[in-house]
Amino acid sequence: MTAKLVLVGCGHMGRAMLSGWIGSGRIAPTEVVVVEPNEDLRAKAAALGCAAVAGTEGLPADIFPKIVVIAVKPQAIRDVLAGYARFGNGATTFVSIAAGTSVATFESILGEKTPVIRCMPNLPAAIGKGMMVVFANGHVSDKARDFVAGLLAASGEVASVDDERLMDAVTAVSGSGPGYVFHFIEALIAAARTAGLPAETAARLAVQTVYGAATMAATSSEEPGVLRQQVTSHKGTTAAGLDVLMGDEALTRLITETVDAARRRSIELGS
Ligand SMILES: NC(=O)C1=CN([C@@H]2O[C@H](COP(=O)(O)OP(=O)(O)OC[C@H]3O[C@@H](n4cnc5c(N)ncnc54)[C@H](OP(=O)(O)O)[C@@H]3O)[C@@H](O)[C@H]2O)C=CC1
Ligand SMILES: O=C(O)[C@@H]1CCC=N1
Repeated sequence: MTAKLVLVGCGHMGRAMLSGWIGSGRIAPTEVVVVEPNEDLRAKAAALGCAAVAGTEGLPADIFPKIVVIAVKPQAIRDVLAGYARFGNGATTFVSIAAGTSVATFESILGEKTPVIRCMPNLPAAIGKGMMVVFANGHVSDKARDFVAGLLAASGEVASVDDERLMDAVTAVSGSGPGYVFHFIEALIAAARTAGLPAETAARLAVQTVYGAATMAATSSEEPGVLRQQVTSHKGTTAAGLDVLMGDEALTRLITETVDAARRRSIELGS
């Protein structure tokens, strides 16, 4: 069978990436088979033009995929992987987006010569603005690495790390990061409401402010700290606000604790 890619799990992140791959034309939907127990999610995969089956028993007996992407929860990985062991130790490259789960776990279940790429994406991959960070084991061929890098580039920016242990920090920063930013937006909306703005205006101001500032930080040649200073008039309103956020390094300490908690959870999920 000619399927190039099997996507295992088509939930939030799996579907976000799948739509990017197909939308960019980097892979044809007819080259993808999705394995997903949830009927509604299978229907969404089918709407993209992919074959969708409920479990491994639905895969064609003669299928020999180039790539198997594992996009299930870390807690389910060990059980799920057993069903794909027949593709291990061979020409199929496994790509895992699961938090915490190490290459060694994949090798122990699929065979120690199995090509494995860990990738930590983030949710903005759904709109082509993701941050994907990869770590590959020594069995991944240059050809497979290039093919996967091309697929991932459809979802946003791609970076790599040489030390797998850094994937826990990556997960805590860019993998979980959109969650922190969404909460910051929620908090800014709540504060805007407290300051008297109507709900719709509060939401519009908060979202556009974060969007505009993030776009400026991404495109400006200036460091974020310099941009911050450009907003901050001497003895003005921003200075008054930043005294609260930056006093005693309040926000830096909170974000450092936040990232550390997520990093420690990533380590736990992998053990
Ligand atoms: N959400 C995010 O922003 C990010 C998530 N990740 C990683 O992506 C992975 C998936 O997370 P997320 O998409 O949020 O989770 P979801 O729960 O949304 O998606 C996982 C999907 O896998 C399905 N599934 C369960 N068992 C199997 C199986 N045996 N075969 C095929 N599919 C199965 C689940 O179905 P059911 O619900 O019926 O069990 C579910 O639809 C996780 O490992 C997470 O660490 C990484 C970066 C960011
Ligand atoms: O919350 C999680 O565990 C996953 C991994 C990174 C983002 N979501």
